[in-house]
Amino acid sequence: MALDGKVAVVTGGAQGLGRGFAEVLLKKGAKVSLFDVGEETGNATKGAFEKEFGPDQILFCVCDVTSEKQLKDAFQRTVQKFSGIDIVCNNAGISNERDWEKTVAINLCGVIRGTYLALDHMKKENGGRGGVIINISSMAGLGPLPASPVYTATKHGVVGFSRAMAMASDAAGYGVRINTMCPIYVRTALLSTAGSEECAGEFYRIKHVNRKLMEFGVLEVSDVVKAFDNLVLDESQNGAAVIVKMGGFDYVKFPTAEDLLGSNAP
Ligand SMILES: NC(=O)c1ccc[n+]([C@@H]2O[C@H](COP(=O)([O-])OP(=O)(O)OC[C@H]3O[C@@H](n4cnc5c(N)ncnc54)[C@H](O)[C@@H]3O)[C@@H](O)[C@H]2O)c1
Ligand SMILES: CCCCC[C@H](O)/C=C/C=C\C/C=C\C/C=C\CCCC(=O)O
Repeated sequence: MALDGKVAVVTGGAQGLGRGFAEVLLKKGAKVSLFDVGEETGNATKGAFEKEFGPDQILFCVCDVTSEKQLKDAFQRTVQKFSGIDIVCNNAGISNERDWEKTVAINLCGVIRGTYLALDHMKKENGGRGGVIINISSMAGLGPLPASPVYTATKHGVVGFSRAMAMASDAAGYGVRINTMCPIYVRTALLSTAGSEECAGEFYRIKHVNRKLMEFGVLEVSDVVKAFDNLVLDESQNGAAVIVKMGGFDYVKFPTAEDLLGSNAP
């Protein structure tokens, strides 16, 4: 997929990974709509991007992905400004075990809602152009992060939902690929606050377990952006989960029905 002239949405695009994804899309000629609850950071990012890429390439919508209305309105504003949508990255996420329902609402419900609304605009049966949706999970979507059980659940949920929706999209002929990214730790604001008592709640006391897992290494945003760019462009991938780790990225191999059911597999 060539990116020049394409229209992209990035949730949680004001900072961190989302900002990095938006920047690479803009560099390659796409128009980008940032959805973020952080008004000040979002406006600052929009201003910086306007300086570099010009005023017509970027839109910022103040939007909380837990609100159906705000998310619907933000998609509508994007379509009105740019005409259609080709790429959606559901990236907004938090790590808060104390307010675990908020973590579920943003990390899982926000991704589900963002995927359904994206499909409304992108699927061919509605007159859309097709395209690609990339949902941001984590390595905690593939294995357990003991001090963050609800975060782990939401990220496993993102992988399962995206894989099922990818098959549904293919079967229904939507023309939309749906893939997931699962990075190890990345140096962003989320990582620096996640282990705090405020966020980890009662699991604060066992945060040393997360520290141990940090021996996997800590990526820079640019490492994850490279894998994102590859996944957006690779039209052969649908239902894939990409693990991003020190030294590069790989496609995750999931067990087949035969692996799971043995001789009972159909
Ligand atoms: N940093 C890591 O180690 C790491 C590793 C793997 C996956 N991830 C995932 O990557 C994604 C981005 O995380 P990050 O590290 O860049 O974090 P970050 O905190 O730097 O950025 C997250 C952005 O999401 C926005 N946001 C939060 N709640 C929102 C809401 N309700 N509606 C809209 N926007 C909202 C924030 O305002 C912020 O701009 C998350 O889904 C996170 O779980 C992060
Ligand atoms: C909540 C902390 C901040 C965000 C974390 C983030 O999304 C990244 C996590 C990266 C790696 C750790 C995640 C899961 C561990 C997976 C497998 C561990 C297997 C343990 C073992 O059996 O050895």
